[in-house]
Amino acid sequence: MAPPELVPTSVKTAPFTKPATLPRRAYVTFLAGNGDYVKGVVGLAKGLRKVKSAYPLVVAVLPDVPEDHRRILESQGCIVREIEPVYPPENQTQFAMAYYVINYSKLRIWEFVEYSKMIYLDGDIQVYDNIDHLFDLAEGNFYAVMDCFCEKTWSDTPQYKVGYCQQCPERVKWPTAELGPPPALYFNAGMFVFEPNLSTYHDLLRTLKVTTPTSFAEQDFLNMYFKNIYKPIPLVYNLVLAMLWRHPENVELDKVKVVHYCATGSKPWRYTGKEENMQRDDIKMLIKKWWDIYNDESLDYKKPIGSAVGGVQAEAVNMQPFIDALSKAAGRVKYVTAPSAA
Ligand SMILES: O=c1ccn([C@@H]2O[C@H](COP(=O)(O)OP(=O)(O)O)[C@@H](O)[C@H]2O)c(=O)[nH]1
Ligand SMILES: OC[C@H]1O[C@H](O[C@@H]2[C@@H](O)[C@H](O)[C@@H](O)[C@H](O)[C@@H]2O)[C@H](O)[C@@H](O)[C@H]1O
Ligand SMILES: [Mn+2]
Repeated sequence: MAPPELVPTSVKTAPFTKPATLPRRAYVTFLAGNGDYVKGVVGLAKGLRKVKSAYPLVVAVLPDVPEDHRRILESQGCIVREIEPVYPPENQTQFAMAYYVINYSKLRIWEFVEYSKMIYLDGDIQVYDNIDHLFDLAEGNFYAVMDCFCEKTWSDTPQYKVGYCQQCPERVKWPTAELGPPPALYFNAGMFVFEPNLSTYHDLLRTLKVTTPTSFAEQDFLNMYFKNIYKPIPLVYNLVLAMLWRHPENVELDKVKVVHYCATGSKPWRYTGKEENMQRDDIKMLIKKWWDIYNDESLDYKKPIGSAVGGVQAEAVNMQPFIDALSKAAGRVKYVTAPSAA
């Protein structure tokens, strides 16, 4: 659990009281390709509904997301917005994962200025407790949870080579004599609270053009760009699964609100249990927890009667009993039909 001084004072604990007209806020995620990440986004949409979030989920989709996947997301109450890809400058970088190159496209969400504040969530994240209160965090900052440097995916970095991790800075001290000051606090870019803003958006793209890509792609870039306004928030808002075996002393699993299925082999919709750490009881429990929501039909979106697009969900009245009664009486009732056009 992050030390109290890291918890922003403005994180309200009072129950969220819904104002008459909701301020322009939304959750946003990112979807690329025609593969199975769409399942992650459907799960996320249902999870946010289960915790009764007051705000919609916007899905920024790349052009390669097929129509049928977009329809599925709209049928789950998502607001689907197509974005153009963003590519890093020509480079010889070995990304930690080759597909990370498409993750720069996340930067497009700074253009969604119809919203005053947004919470970005990766498609491989699930929300198990309401986190709407994060929208009340003070303006002008960038909020996210600190990452961990201990997984093999970090093996090319100086932190990993000296065995340093910001999650336990006392275990192996940063060798300032040899390497200078320790790295700035570094966040995981699978979840963050931000304010869309056109000048920030254009500056992000301008800066990207002159920034050499590094192994964690847009995550490294966002950490560099927002370094001066980054404010860490507690780990309960983005449990990077590796924390369970790398820093169990920092994790109180029953208090975790948001789980990030980013460890190798932990994407629930692809889970086989074969990879390292995937046979742990806590991992199996979290995988089941994800599937319980994904398979729960009561969490499917029920389009409010008369509404055109996804929004705050109203329980649609179940018309079946009326239709059954009407069909029973059908024999005695002559339906009034509209006069034929002819
Ligand atoms: O083929 C892909 C790969 C990634 N993503 C999106 O990009 C995010 C970041 O990728 P990922 O979560 O796999 O990275 P990790 O957090 O595991 O490093 C995903 O959560 C998805 O929202 C996607 O839609 N399709
Ligand atoms: O494109 C870079 C990605 O970098 C991050 O994932 C990493 C990071 O969490 C490491 O710390 C873990 O070791 C690793 O497993 C995991 O994939 C973000 O979650 C993702 O949204 C995206 O920004
Ligand atoms: Mn992720």
